[in-house]
Amino acid sequence: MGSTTRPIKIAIIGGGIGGLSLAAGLAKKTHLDVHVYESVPEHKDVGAGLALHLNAIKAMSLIGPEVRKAYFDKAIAMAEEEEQEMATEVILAQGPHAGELVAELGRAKGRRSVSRADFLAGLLGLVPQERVTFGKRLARIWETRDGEARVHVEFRDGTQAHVDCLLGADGIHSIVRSYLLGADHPATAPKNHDRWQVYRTLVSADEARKQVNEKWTRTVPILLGPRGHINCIPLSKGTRLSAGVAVRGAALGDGANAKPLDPSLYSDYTEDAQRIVRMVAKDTSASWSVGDHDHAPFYHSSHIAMMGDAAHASLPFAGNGAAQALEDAAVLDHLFGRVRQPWQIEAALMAYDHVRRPRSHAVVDLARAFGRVYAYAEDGMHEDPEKMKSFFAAAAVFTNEADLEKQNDDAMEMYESCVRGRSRSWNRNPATGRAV
Ligand SMILES: Cc1cc2nc3c(=O)[nH]c(=O)nc-3n(C[C@H](O)[C@H](O)[C@H](O)COP(=O)(O)OP(=O)(O)OC[C@H]3O[C@@H](n4cnc5c(N)ncnc54)[C@H](O)[C@@H]3O)c2cc1C
Repeated sequence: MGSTTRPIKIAIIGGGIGGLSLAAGLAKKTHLDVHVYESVPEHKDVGAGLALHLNAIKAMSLIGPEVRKAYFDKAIAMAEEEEQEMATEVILAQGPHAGELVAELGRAKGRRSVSRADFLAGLLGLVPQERVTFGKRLARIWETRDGEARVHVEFRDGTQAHVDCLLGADGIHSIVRSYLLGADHPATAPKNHDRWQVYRTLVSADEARKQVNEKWTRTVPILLGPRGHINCIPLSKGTRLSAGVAVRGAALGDGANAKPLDPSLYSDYTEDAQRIVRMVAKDTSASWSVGDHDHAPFYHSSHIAMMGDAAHASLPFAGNGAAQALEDAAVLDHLFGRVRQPWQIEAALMAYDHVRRPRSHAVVDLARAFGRVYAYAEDGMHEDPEKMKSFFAAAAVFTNEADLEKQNDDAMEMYESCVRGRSRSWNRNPATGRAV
């Protein structure tokens, strides 16, 4: 438990939304020496978009106003009119209640979406250039107890880094997760329990208006039914439309290996929904299967932790995966503001695990439940739209309206209590993942 005045060395593996937002916060703290290692040579624009909910915005504000600004500088109003009020409208598209609106999620004035590539560029601009290295793919991790650095990493190019703390923000196929849980642990690899296959197309709004009811090019509908739910997101001030169909229980495949979307299976859906399906089915270029993580029994061990999709990848249906990565970053940023000595790292990671694991696991479960509800697979719910309305209302309160200041405070309280009891053993019970 020696003392030191040198900066604490932290390596973040992965420069996605989680890794870069955390680095933006940690790089401001002069008692820390943080470096991000990202595997790709550069982030490419693949046309992917994100719509962040209120909890994501709150988490960014907690890390710093400049992080929130990076988002708002890059995010573009979904609608043609900047201040138009908009919500994600969840509507039944099949069955006796077809056409009924069951939820309006995230209603807000001037609702925005952001190109993932633009948002990453904004976050990157907040991290000093010399603290990020692209083209570094983590290949190996090991730990030692003697000497200054405790955690060692080797990249695929053979170079190494030696640090006090390793934070894995390396996405759904995380090497850090595999190291922490073990490659053979049942929760290590992502799974697609419900066999979800997603089909998507990106078209100009002018083209979309020729093919589908033009009202769906101005709103954010999710049209539900048992053989897939359909959604549309206007992008870039209403000039482009992203439309997709997600099918549960599908034959799985990616890209050219995917089974084509068959519009004839949707003949009992509303006419509007069928027209969107036909438009999506024309584009055979973008289809993939999606998965999530079974719950990890712990997010940290000693001086290593995982965050974001590496820790709790979820199905995309609750629209909260990036938000959860940002919540992780907000808590870690808050805790590392206090860490002055290497021996305090474990207390910080334990406190992070303690507050973030239950909530992020609940979001993974919720995203699965969204999928079942969207597919009419949740017992009797589609027959009772009132039950559906209550489900969505409760989910929105849980995800979007969470008290994130309290989450940070709870983590800090646990950290302080661990540090005060510095003589206690910080071993973890391997069965429960909890500190003992
Ligand atoms: C179709 C779809 C739509 C979505 N829509 C939304 C939405 O609207 N709102 C929302 O909140 N969330 C949404 N999500 C979820 C969101 O995209 C993710 O939860 C979020 O990107 C997770 O961020 P991350 O930084 O943890 O991981 P990632 O974004 O996956 O970043 C991980 C980074 O690590 C790098 N990396 C991987 N392996 C290594 C290695 N070995 N060495 C070094 N670097 C490595 C990768 O190149 C990558 O840059 C959506 C997801 C999908 C699939």
